[in-house]
Amino acid sequence: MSAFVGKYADELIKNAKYIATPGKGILAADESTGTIGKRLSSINVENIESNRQALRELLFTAPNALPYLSGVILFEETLYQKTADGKPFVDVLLEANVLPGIKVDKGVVDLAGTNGETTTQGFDGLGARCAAFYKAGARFAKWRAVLKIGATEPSELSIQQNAQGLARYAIICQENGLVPIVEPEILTDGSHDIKKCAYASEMVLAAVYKALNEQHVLLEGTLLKPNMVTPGSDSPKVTPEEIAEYTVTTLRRTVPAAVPGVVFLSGGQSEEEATVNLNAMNKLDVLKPWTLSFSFGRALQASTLKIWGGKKENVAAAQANFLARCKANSEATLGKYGGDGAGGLASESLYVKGYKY
Ligand SMILES: O=P(O)(O)OC[C@H]1O[C@](O)(COP(=O)(O)O)[C@@H](O)[C@@H]1O
Repeated sequence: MSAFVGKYADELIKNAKYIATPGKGILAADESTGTIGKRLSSINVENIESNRQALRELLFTAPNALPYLSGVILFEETLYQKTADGKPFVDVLLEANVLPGIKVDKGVVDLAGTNGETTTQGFDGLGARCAAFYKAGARFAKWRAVLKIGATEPSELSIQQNAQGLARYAIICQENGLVPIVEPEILTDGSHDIKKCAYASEMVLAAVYKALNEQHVLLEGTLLKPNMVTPGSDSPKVTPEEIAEYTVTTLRRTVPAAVPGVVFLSGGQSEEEATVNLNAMNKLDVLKPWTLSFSFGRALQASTLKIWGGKKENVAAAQANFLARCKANSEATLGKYGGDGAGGLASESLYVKGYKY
């Protein structure tokens, strides 16, 4: 099985490695218009372009926060937006050595004949869209596949369809100069124990890497965005050490050493939980050939969003809070987080049962 080596190979390898720099991680600010609408409505702010722009400007211009980030994932609208002073967001990020990324999937649709399992859409014109996004400054992409745990789920059909889809997306990105973030998210909904999540995660990741190999994806120029291995949301919680042990074991069994970085999604964990779990993984004394970092959406934004509340006078306080979360997660990528960001808003659960994005 040989990897595809197109004209962008060296650049893909360089950018993937840079994104995986220890001490840095990704801010996932790529909520589609519908998803960001839910976040904005939670603070009674209307889902209109100017409010979406204001939230993203708050995040991207937060003083001293960008050095803790190597990438920001954007939604298409945001890729072309500017600060209130007229500076393109892409330039704000690039000047701070933060690579702009772009969500290229178009959400999920039901897989017929399954118990609510899904596959991800967005292949129409994907190559041309990737080329245009590269021109606009994007250097990496994201595509989210969603799987679930149930009595008979994830089904073989859903595992295969989502693995093939992620691999097809990944190679199209690489042909067009974008580092693909491969995101097979297994939802936390359910009353299963951590062992069942580990088993499902192992099956899914093994299928994903088989498909990536088969489609000649250059693994050195990719990143993985998985769920952490945890008990279901209706089950008793376990310690961060247990989560770390199960998650790292699962990754060691399935993710090739050629992959430079694993950037976790937060999946409804509280901000503090996500940080502490990441920290515990990086403290584990076993061989980890990849960087373990973050690509959090909710766990980097939830408390900041609340503090902001859509009001200009709260921007500075919200930005200071965002900086604190970025710094805490940066420390967690090094296994050096001391827990000083705990308490208050950061400990509030972000889980919503049966949440539809
Ligand atoms: O449904 P959408 O709009 O694609 O959003 C899904 C969100 O989930 C993520 O993939 C992961 O986010 P969380 O860290 O909040 O789980 C984000 O990158 C993205 O914003």
